[in-house]
This record gives sequence, structure tokens and C-alpha cells, in this order.
Amino acid sequence: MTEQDTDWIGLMIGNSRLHWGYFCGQTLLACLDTPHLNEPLSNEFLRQIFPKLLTNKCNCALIVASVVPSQKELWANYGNLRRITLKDIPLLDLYPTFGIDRALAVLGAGKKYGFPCLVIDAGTALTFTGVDGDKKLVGGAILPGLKVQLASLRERTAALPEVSLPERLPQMWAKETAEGIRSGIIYTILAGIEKFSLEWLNLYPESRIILTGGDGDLIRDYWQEKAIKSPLVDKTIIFEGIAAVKGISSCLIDKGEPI
Ligand SMILES: Nc1ncnc2c1ncn2[C@@H]1O[C@H](COP(=O)(O)OP(=O)(O)O)[C@@H](O)[C@H]1O
Ligand SMILES: CC(C)(COP(=O)(O)O)[C@@H](O)C(=O)NCCC(=O)O
Ligand SMILES: [K+]
Repeated sequence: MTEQDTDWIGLMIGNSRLHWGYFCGQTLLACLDTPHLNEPLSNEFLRQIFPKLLTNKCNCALIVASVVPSQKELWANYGNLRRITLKDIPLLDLYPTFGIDRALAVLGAGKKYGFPCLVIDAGTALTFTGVDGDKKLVGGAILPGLKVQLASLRERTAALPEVSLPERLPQMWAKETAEGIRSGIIYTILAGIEKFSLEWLNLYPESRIILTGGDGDLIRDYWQEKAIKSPLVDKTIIFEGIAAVKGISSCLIDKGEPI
């Protein structure tokens, strides 16, 4: 079997969920999200999440990137595991504490859509990550994501309730507490995305802007309700990034170190 037709799994450990991609060579065959594990990873678990695809009996190669160190003991016993670190990322000017999920997402988006590229990741945190045409990190920004913003008001105030995310845009000028919270959070996030996107396009008018993460579709729907052209939503860029790193050279990926 050649490197091109070997099955393997890419895993991004985010702060809310695990993001799994099943590959044959460089082709992404399936992807899905699961909650964090609460027991060590087993072959059985992998066969459950990819039932049709995972036919080989031996440990399927697992390429893991993580922004959640506390999950690491759950992977310690899985034999065929490689970890991606910032050293593996072929982008310039990365700083030491830069999030590996941000690096992989913008690498994947740039590979797929071209550099320069701006990625907006609406996950647990909402991040902006911009890379220029020379594959240098220009920089970005980090703020609490939609769910974290909603939860923080409930946690840090006496009177504010837990509020869910609506499918449609809330009223901007609310006359009711829950609607007021939705309005404040959603419209300021949309305004922030618009501001960062415009600033980025001033610097790099030819750049693509890619929206990803668990709240990406919802934010796109909000934009479309306002009849404003939304950034393109692509949930697979993180896997494009993992495949790009694996494709460059499997020996680049840190072999010894446990995650
Ligand atoms: N089934 C789900 N479980 C958890 N969060 C979800 C789900 N579907 C959508 N989301 C949204 O995804 C966001 C988290 O994004 P995600 O990309 O999964 O985060 P991370 O990469 O940080 O783990 C939350 O704000 C939440 O609103
Ligand atoms: C900003 C993040 C928390 C986003 O994580 P996520 O919401 O995708 O789970 C993560 O990329 C991270 O821990 N970054 C380190 C700090 C930085 O990127 O500068
Ligand atoms: K993410």
C-alpha cells in the first residue's frame, strides 16, 4: 500500500469539541464533531464514529493537534499517534503561543483558496487570523465566541438568564431581557466581523475571507438575513491544513513526544 492510498484520521481538539476527519491519502472522505472524550481513545470508538470506513484491524494512524492540554492523558495509550505542533506549520512569523487550530485553519484555507487569506473561526472563541501572500502571519484577534458571551452574562450577573442562540436575527432595539442579550451579542459580533473584514480588505483587496467553526453557518445565515454578502463558510479548512502538514512530510511531524 502506498502513502497515497493509506487510510488515516486527522483530529483537532478544540475547546468545545473534537473535530475528526477520515482520509485516504490526501482525500478527506468524511468528517464529524464529537464531544470531548471522558475515557481513553480506543479502536472501538473510532470504528463507531467511522463505521463504514474503518475496516483495518490494526491501529489507524491518528494525526492530532490540540489546543486543550487536559485531554492529553486520554490519548497516551493509542499506539499509532502523531502530534502536530507549530514547528510543523509552513507559515512564517508565528509566535510561540499561537493556537495550532488557527495555524492549521489558515494554512488549509490558504492552500485551498490562495494567499493572502483571512480566516474567521466562530468556535468557543471567535478568532481572526490573517496571512499575507508570502505566507507570513500578519496577525489577528481573539474574543469570546457566541456561546461563551451568552454564558458569561448569566455567570457574572445576578439577574440575567441563560439565553439560547436564535435561528433568525433578533430585534436590534429589544424591549425584553432575553432579546436584549441576543441583540447585544449578535449585532456587536456581526459589526466586529464587518470591521475586521473591511480592514483586512483595505490591506489585501484580493484576499479571500473564510468563515469556519461551529457557529459559522449561523453567522452566515444572520448576514444573509441582512442581505449582506457573507464570507464563504467552509468547515473543512482545518482538515485541509492537517492534510497539508501530513503531505509535506510525515517525518516533519513530531514522532516521539506524546500529546
Ligand atoms: N452540537 C453542538 N455542540 C456544541 N456546540 C455546537 C454544536 N453545534 C453548534 N455548536 C456551536 O459551536 C460553537 C463551538 O464551535 P466549535 O467549532 O465546535 O468549537 P471548538 O473548535 O472551539 O471546539 C459553540 O459556540 C456552539 O454554538
Ligand atoms: C484562541 C483559541 C482559544 C481558540 O480555540 P477554539 O475556540 O478554536 O477552541 C486557541 O486558538 C488558543 O488557545 N490560542 C492560543 C493563543 C493565540 O492563538 O494567540
Ligand atoms: K476552532
